[in-house]
Formats: sequence, C-alpha cells, structure tokens
Amino acid sequence: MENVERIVTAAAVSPNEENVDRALRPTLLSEYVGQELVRDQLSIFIAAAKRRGEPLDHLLLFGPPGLGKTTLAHIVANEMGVNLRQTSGPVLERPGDLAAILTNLEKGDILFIDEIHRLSPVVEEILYPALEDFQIDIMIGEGPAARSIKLDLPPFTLIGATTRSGMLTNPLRARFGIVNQLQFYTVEELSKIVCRSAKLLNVEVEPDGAREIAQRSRGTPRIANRLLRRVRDYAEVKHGGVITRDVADGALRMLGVDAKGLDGMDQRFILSIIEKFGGGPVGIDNLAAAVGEERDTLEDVVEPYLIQQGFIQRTPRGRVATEASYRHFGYTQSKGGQSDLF
Ligand SMILES: Nc1ncnc2c1ncn2[C@@H]1O[C@H](COP(=O)(O)OP(=O)(O)OP(=O)(O)O)[C@@H](O)[C@H]1O
Ligand SMILES: [Mg+2]
Repeated sequence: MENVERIVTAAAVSPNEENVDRALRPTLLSEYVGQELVRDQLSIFIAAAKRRGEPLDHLLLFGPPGLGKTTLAHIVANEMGVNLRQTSGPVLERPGDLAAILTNLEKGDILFIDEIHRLSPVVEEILYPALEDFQIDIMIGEGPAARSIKLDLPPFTLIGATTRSGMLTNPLRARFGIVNQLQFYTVEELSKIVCRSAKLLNVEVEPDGAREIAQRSRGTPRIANRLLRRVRDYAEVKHGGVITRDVADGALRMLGVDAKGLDGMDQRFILSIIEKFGGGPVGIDNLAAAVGEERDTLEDVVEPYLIQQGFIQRTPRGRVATEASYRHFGYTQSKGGQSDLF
C-alpha cells in the first residue's frame, strides 16, 4: 500500500528532503543536541580509541526514525577522522555484495549498515567472522572445483542502525561492543534544533515560535526541521517572514497538526481504538485494517511516540487507549470502557 504523505511522519519522505536533512546535519558531537547519555559515552570511547590508535568498537544504534542515527554515524566517522562507507540491509542481497565492500575498507574505516535488521541470513553469516576476527571466508569457483579461502580485513568499525532492535538475531547483537538506544527529544532540545536550523536556512524565528514548532514535532528532529520549512513558507507569504508563536500556530493548524503534534494518522489510530474497539484491548492487525495502514508502519513510526506520550498502552492482549487519549479528544471515559462525548 502507498504510504500517504504525513506531515509529521518521521521517515524522510523524498530525495529532496534527504538533501535538506544532510544540509542540516551537525558534523561534530558537540553540535549534536540532546541524547546526553549516548553523547557522553561516545565521547569517552572515541577519545580512548584514538589514544590507542585502534578503531572504535562496533556500535549499534537503535530508535524510531528521524532521531539522528545516520547523523550520529557520520559524526563518529568525522570525530575519528576516518572514512564512512554507507550501505543498508536490503541493498546487500548476496554475500559477494558485502565481501566487496569489506575488502575495500581501509584501516579504521567505518562501515555503516542502515536497517541492519533486514540483512539476509547468508549475508549475516559473512559478517560474523568479519566483526570478530577481521576475516572473511569466501567461495571461489563453482561445483567440484569450488574452494573456500580466508581473507584478512583491515580492522574496521561497524555501525549498525535499526528502528527495531527486537528483530536483530542474537548472534549479531552479541557482536556489538556498544549498544545505544536513542530517545525522543524534549521540547527544549527540539527548540534548540529549530533555532540552529533556522540560522542555517536564514530564517528569522522568535523563541516562542521555535518552541511552538518543537512542541508539535513528535519528539523528532527530522519532523522539527520539516515543520520549520513549512512554517517558513507560510510566514513568508503571510507575515513578512518572521516566525512568531502566532505564525507557527496558524501554519501548523492549517497543516492539520494538533496541539500535541498529532497528525491525521495518529488521530485515526487513537480514535479507532476508542470508537471502533471500545477503547481496546485490540490486536495490531485489526487496527492496521481499521486505519488502512501497514502493521510495520504502525509499530515503528506511529506507536512509539503515542506510547511515550501516554496516549496508548501495549498490553499482552492488545492496544488500549488511555485516559489521556479520551481527554485529548474530548471524551469522558465511563466504566466498562464505554465512551461518551462531553
Ligand atoms: N541530535 C541532533 N541534533 C541536531 N539535529 C539533529 C539531531 N538528530 C537528528 N537531527 C536532524 O534530524 C535529521 C534526521 O536525522 P537522521 O537522518 O540522522 O535520522 P535517522 O535516525 O537516521 O532516521 P532513519 O531511521 O529514518 O534513518 C538530520 O538531518 C538532522 O538535521
Ligand atoms: Mg537514517
């Protein structure tokens, strides 16, 4: 099914947006806003690895889309002063695809594999000895003449990124020395990101305007940057270009993003639980059918923020709408899960 474009979807929606992403990407750890725990850890590990003249330990980054995994991988390469080779799980179809990349790495390089949970099992097999002993076994020739040879690789660092750490196999996960989970950003952190991006985009934004955008960005820098660009258009056409709180509010309202940053998909998701399934519990497959969206998208993109904000709960019997959901949509929750509009 085609994904309808959501204004607050966390995934990059177009190649053009990926270019903007790149332009707004911080390049140093000190410019990377928030994620303090991750930043503190990495700065120590990076300093130690550099002092020993060794590559950094293999690093796994996980968390919902748009929180800064790719950005962080590039920052690590930059801080280590090494090259970064970028690929992704679905692109590496055959063992040879990965072997070709591995044998071309230089000492200390970083190999960044995005969507690492989507590596095929045969490709993953090649990766194990590569990560552990910096060696790969490759097959040369075919049939009776086929033989396996061992190749030494230069020491390198793998950075794996995934939105679903639960889908990684245990042997793969065990080979990462550092595992970091990225968290949703606070409004203060997102305000900082909006102000920084505004400067880079040459847009004038008042502190209250930045805050208004931050509050409605679903805890996600990519969304904050996207909303900033849309609000900028609105400000230029209607208000001489300056983003004030009122301008941001007007623009976001027009775009259908509500006061909590929930967009049409979030709203449909929560309202289905309340209106079609009596508040839940309801299984994710039934919900996916009810809102016309794929299960994976709901689980990776829509749900994490709604859970973090306390709008829904995941229980063993299915999804449940919380009191906060009922309140947000103007319902009272009466006993027995029935709901009435005030
Ligand atoms: N900590 C941060 N500080 C400032 N800007 C950030 C930060 N994290 C992310 N960004 C901004 O958000 C954009 C999206 O981040 P990024 O592409 O790294 O996300 P991602 O986690 O790799 O997403 P995906 O799962 O979709 O690949 C970046 O272009 C960058 O401008
Ligand atoms: Mg990415």
